[in-house]
Amino acid sequence: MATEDNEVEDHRPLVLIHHLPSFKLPLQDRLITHFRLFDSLASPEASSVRALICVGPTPVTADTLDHLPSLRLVVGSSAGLDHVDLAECRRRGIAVTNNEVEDHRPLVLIHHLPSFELPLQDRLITHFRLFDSLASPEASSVRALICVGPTPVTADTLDHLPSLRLVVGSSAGLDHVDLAECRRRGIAVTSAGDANSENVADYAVALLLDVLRRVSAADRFVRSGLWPQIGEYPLGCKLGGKRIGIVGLGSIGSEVAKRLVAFVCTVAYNSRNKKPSVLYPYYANVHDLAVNSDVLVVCCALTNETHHIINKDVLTALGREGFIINVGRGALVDEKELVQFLVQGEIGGAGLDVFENEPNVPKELFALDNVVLSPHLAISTPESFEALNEVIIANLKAFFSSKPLLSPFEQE
Ligand SMILES: O=CC(=O)O
Repeated sequence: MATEDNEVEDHRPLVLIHHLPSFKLPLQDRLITHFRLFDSLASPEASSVRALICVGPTPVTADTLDHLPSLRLVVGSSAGLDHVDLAECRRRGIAVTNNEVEDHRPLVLIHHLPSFELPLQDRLITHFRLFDSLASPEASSVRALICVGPTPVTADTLDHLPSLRLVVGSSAGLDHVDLAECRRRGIAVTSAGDANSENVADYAVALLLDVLRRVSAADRFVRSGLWPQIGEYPLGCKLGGKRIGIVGLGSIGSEVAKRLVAFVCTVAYNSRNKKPSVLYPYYANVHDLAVNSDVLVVCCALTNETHHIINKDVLTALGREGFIINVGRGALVDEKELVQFLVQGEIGGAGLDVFENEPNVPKELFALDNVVLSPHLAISTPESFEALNEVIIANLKAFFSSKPLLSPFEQE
C-alpha cells in the first residue's frame, strides 16, 4: 500500500509556460530538471505560481494577470516585448525580462579593405564585440579599431569615428596610418611590435641565400628540362664573408643581423640615430653604408624621410657586385631606378618581397634570373599570426583596462 511517506517531495519551483497553441518553447524539456511546469491559466497551480515564461508573441494582458495573483516575474522569450502589457506588470510589481543578455564585451571595429582579413579573427569574439563597417551605428561610439594589414586610416576614416582613442595596427610598418592626424586627435597607435620580426628576418635571409646561390633560378632550370640539354648551371656566390649593410636596425634589422653574423658575415647599419648599445659599425647615411657593403638589407619604416632612401646614388655606390634585399616597403627603393640597374647589369641582383605598387610588379624583372620576387609575405606563417593575435588582444585589453599599451608605435 502506498503511503504519503513514500512520496518524494518535489522542491522544483512552479513555472507557468504561457503559450498560444501555435507556439512551443524550443527545448522545453530541458527546463523540467529545474522547474515544475504547467501550461494552463485554468489549472489549480495558477493561483500560486510566481513565474511565467511567455513563449514567443503570446499576449500577457491584464486579463492574463488576473488569473495569476501571485505572479512576480514574466520571462519573455523574445527581444521585443510589445505583446506584454508592461505598464500593467509594473503597476502590479511584476518584473519582466527579455532574451537579451547584457553584453559587457568592449566594442571594436575591424577596419579592413575587402581583400584583407585578419587571420584568426574568430579568436577575438570571446573578448570583444566586433563590427566592420564605418557606416554602422556603432561607429559613433567605438573607442578602438583594429587596422587590418595595409588598410588606410586617414583623416576621413577618423571623421566617422568621433569616440576613437586607439588604433591597433596589425603590421610592423604603419605607413598606411595617418600618424600625425592620430596624434592631433589624441588617438594612441600600436603596431605588431616584434610579433613578426623573426619571421621577416628569416625571410630576408632566405631571399638573400636564394639570390646569391640562385636557388629559385636553378629550380626553374631543372623544371624546364634544361639540365640534360645545357648541363652545368652558372655558379652562385657564397654568403659567408659578405659585408651586410642593414638599413633600419629595429627589431627586424636586429634579427637579420643576428642571423647573418651566424653565417660569418660582417654587419654594419644605418638608422636615424646611432644605437649606443650596438657594436656594429654605424653609418649616418645610406650612401656611405652602400660604399662599404656587398649587400643592403632594407627593413626600416617607410616615412617621408625614408621614401626612396635607396636611390640612384645608393645603387651606384652598391655597384655591379652588390645585392639588395627589400623586406620593408616597396617605396623605400626608387623602383624605376632599381629596374634600370638590374636590367643593365649595374647591380648584382635583388630579392624583393615588397613593391611600390603592389600587387603590380615591374614586368622587366620577370625575365631576370638574378632577381627573386615574392608577393609581400615575409611575415606570413601560422606562428607569426598567433603571435600577432596575442599582441592585438593584449593591446586592446590593456587599453580597455587603462593599463600601458603593449606595443605603442615607435618609429625606427
Ligand atoms: O608588411 C608587414 C608588416 O609591416 O608587418
